[in-house]
Amino acid sequence: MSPLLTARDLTKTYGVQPALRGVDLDLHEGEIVAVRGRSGCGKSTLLHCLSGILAPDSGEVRFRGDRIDDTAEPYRSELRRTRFGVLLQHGHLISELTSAENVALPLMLGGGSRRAAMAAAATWLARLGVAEAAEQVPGRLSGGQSQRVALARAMVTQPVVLFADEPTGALDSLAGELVMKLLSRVAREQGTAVVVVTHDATVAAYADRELVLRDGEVDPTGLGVAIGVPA
Ligand SMILES: Nc1ncnc2c1ncn2[C@@H]1O[C@H](COP(=O)(O)OP(=O)(O)OP(=O)(O)O)[C@@H](O)[C@H]1O
Repeated sequence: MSPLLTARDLTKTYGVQPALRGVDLDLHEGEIVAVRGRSGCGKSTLLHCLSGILAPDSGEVRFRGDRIDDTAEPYRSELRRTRFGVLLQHGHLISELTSAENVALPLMLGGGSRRAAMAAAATWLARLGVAEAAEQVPGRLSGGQSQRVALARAMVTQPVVLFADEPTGALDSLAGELVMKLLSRVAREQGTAVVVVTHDATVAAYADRELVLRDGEVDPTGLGVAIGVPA
């Protein structure tokens, strides 16, 4: 089976600071890949290049065989709205909207009716065990509830790829583990491929495999995450 998403020889430099140096990745349908490595090794930069948020300086990113890195931003935004889902460390829910409205929003932005979008939101909130949060605004939710609502919002469009950047980084270990458990369960049920950036070995344990970065390069030894190994 050909990969869903491929990256070839990606490089990205901020000013004089190289963040990615020749990174390759193949992501297959339904696969969960954890991107690990020490702080500053280029994990978020890779996620941003793969999801089309950022254009690499060189190399290419393909989705279902078609290049996306050299397409115009409106095309990449559309791709993120329809095919990709994004989950960040703090969820970034809209504070003025209820949880249900937050989850319904991507469907309404895609032209769906409010009624259908709110029904889908209710289903997803229940599926992630936060039905009771539906009418609450984000300020009234715990960190773990917020992340589950944010996960519902990322999954409501049934993305082909979910990009998650430290999705449990702001949570205690129990809440973090629950979010990861739910994320991997719903991704597997939907056949969604996941790229998850994490420092945390417990989070990485939910992945099928790890990609370890070290100073912007793929570390074939995987030692770039080991304690005591100089970066
Ligand atoms: N917008 C930017 N401008 C300048 N330098 C940047 C920018 N974003 C990232 N960098 C630098 O690029 C390198 C890689 O950053 P990146 O955020 O991708 O690493 P990371 O592995 O995700 O780090 P962390 O685990 O701390 O989030 C770092 O040296 C960082 O300081």
